Amino acid sequence: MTNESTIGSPMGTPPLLSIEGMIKDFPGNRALDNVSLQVGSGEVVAVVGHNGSGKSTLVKILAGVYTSDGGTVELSSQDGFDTELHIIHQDLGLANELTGIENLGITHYHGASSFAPFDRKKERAKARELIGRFGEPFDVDIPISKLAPAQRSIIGIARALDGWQHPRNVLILDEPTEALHATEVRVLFDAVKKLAADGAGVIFISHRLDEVLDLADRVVVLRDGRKVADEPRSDLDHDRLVSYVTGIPVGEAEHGENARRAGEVVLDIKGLTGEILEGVDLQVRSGEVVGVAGVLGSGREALPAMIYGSIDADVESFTLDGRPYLKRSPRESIRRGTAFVPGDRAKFGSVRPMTARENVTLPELKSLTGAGGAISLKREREHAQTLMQEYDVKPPRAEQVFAQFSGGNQQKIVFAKWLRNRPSLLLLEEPTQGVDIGAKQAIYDAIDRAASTGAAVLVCSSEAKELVRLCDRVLVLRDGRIAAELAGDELTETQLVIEGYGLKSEDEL
Ligand SMILES: Nc1ncnc2c1ncn2[C@@H]1O[C@H](COP(=O)(O)OP(=O)(O)OP(=O)(O)O)[C@@H](O)[C@H]1O
Repeated sequence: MTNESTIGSPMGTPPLLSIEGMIKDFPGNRALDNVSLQVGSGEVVAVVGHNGSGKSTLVKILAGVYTSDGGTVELSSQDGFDTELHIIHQDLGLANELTGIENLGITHYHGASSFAPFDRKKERAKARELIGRFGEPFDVDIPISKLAPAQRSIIGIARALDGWQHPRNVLILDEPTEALHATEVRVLFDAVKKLAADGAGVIFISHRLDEVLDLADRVVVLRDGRKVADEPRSDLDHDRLVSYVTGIPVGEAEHGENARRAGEVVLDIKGLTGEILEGVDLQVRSGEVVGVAGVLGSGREALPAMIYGSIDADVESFTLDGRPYLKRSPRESIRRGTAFVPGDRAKFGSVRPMTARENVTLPELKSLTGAGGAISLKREREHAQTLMQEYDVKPPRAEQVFAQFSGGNQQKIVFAKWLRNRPSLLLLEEPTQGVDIGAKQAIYDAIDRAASTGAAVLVCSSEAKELVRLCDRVLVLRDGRIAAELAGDELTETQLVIEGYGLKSEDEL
């Protein structure tokens, strides 16, 4: 399927970056198998592939994090300029305990020497200018662990674009848009297109095929460590790209009508107030999937954590399964049958040094203990193995250490872990962030199953398409309040965007 004739640099110049025959072996697993890839000046090359197809491994080799087991990497050196690689990693490579200003490295402009004291005002102004390219400025003086994932992403992107001196450098974006809202994505893409127009080469790694088709000039597809396609964007459409990624022709749409019936009220909140939220009323019934939409800063990000009890909030009343629940805490929420799958799953949803088996079975040890309270290893293994298959975790090795799975596969494991518990209330934040299309379907199916077996599900997501696919109704937050509730024929992607931004009609989109 590889179309070698299309590879190369536009304008007949040598590529800025040339990777030849790249090989990377992990014990028992070849993550990259003879992968070659060129990026020319002015070109945006997207690299796509399933979770575990080798995308991050390729980036880590380019970044010098891993040494390859074969192959070469060459950067151009022309007219006295040595092309540099600038990389925005999946996890953005940020230091969570440092502030936005410190992460942006701004102290080096304004008084990093003992003779020039820090000028906080200038630092702050510079930081706000950098992040201002991506929308509303936010607090740059607090540790970035306190920021929303989207805001942390903005810091990472702003940092990579700052200090960009030479037009013919190569920028590598490793799934940068996962935590960004559509508006920020647009700003980022405009910045990337401008860099390319000025002569940069760009490698863009993403699971979002629509974005790939929007941004890329050429698309390289990896499957199980091998390059299976390398084609100009003009030769591709969505379906063709999906079939390269999955290896199977995809005809069926992802939409599935749910024959669910809403039952008793499980979650009933009145007057939820805290952070940006002001007096939000919310009800979710058993068997119902309720979505929460809203642009960055609308209050959407904090809502599930407030319900779960990991962020403080005031309420007028709060009942769970018909009983008042005022002193909330994560421990008590779990005890009362609530599961929360956070957006930042790798950080909050897992124990990284443990195996996948230990992670998936962690919340359910009680049902796996045999006579005398000992954990039955055999049962735990069988159980974990079934879950790994059910959620299409690759490789399906229950004994592999969690941290050694690719990002998307880690998310499938965390998901499997929480849904396994049969929660009565399931709180989900960006449930398919960073997950490939195959796994996305597996997660959607699991959410449908959870609801049809009686769970009340609340899904907070920045993806309008996802909310339309999953939800019975969607609450749209704007400036901390519920601006609209959409259901039935009104629940469309366009309507979600109109309500999210407070626009009057489709013409204003
Ligand atoms: N440190 C490691 N030790 C062992 N195996 C690893 C390690 N890092 C990655 N792998 C394996 O290499 C393969 C490629 O993983 P990689 O992270 O490059 O995939 P990816 O395409 O970036 O996936 P995702 O989209 O989920 O991030 C996977 O099978 C993964 O389990």
